[in-house]
Amino acid sequence: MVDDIVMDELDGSPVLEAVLGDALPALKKFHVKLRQEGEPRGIIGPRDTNILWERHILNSAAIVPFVREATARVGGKATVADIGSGGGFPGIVAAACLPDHAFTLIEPMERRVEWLNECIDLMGLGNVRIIRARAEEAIAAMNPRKNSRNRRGRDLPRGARGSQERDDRASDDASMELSHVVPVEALRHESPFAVVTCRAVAPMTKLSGWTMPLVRSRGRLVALKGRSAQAEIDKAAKEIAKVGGVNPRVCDAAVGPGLESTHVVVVDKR
Ligand SMILES: C[S@@+](CC[C@H](N)C(=O)[O-])C[C@H]1O[C@@H](n2cnc3c(N)ncnc32)[C@H](O)[C@@H]1O
Repeated sequence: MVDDIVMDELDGSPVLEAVLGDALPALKKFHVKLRQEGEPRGIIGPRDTNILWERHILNSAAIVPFVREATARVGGKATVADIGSGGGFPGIVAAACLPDHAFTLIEPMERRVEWLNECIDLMGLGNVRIIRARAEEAIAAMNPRKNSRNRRGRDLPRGARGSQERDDRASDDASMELSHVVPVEALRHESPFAVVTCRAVAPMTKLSGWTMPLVRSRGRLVALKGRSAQAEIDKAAKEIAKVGGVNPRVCDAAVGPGLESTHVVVVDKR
């Protein structure tokens, strides 16, 4: 437990209301939980406790205008998949800010899935579900025909073989009784997402293959990235094109008045 005296630099700041608006009450609950349980549960680092608003919550919220623009452009159902959500960044934060969007958090680690499930309950989010899987498994589930060789169990990531391992995971989830978790197989009957988001999951060379196959035609990848963003997309040009990505670009993303902006990599799907 973190001592109650530890404050966050932005506690009580008008910046929070200005950026987060109606999502602020739910995100205050999330902030308290992060402050009290985040470090002992391995969700945040020890030096993050008093800068949670800026480093994690406002930083995640910086993707919101990009997601809104992308779903408006593509039309239809505003569906968003957040890959490697970890403690809920950016997925939980963006879902609180965009209650009219349907979020799917794709995260393989059991203890992080438990955390995410608790956060959804605590914050009263009605627009979020969790799939405990790696991105490669989600892709295989969503494109069963493209992965027809999978039937023989070849070329699939470990854990995506419809084998005993899958059954074990399903029963793990059942025993955890996590009410917001759905099996990865649910994706078999669904269309790709309008938008895929992520932060701090992998370099673009790898990330393009883990995300773009989950994006529908004319949809977008919106990835929070550090200073290396441009170098990453330059290096990954071939990989991005191979999975139907076009016009990869780095955009400056405002975090809040008076705060340093961040970078977002945006890639359109052909
Ligand atoms: C460094 S953490 C970042 C977590 C969170 N996005 C954040 O910014 O705080 C990377 C996360 O990606 C998840 N991850 C790793 N490989 C993955 C994969 N192949 N598919 C989906 N998630 C993955 C890990 O379990 C972990 O939660």
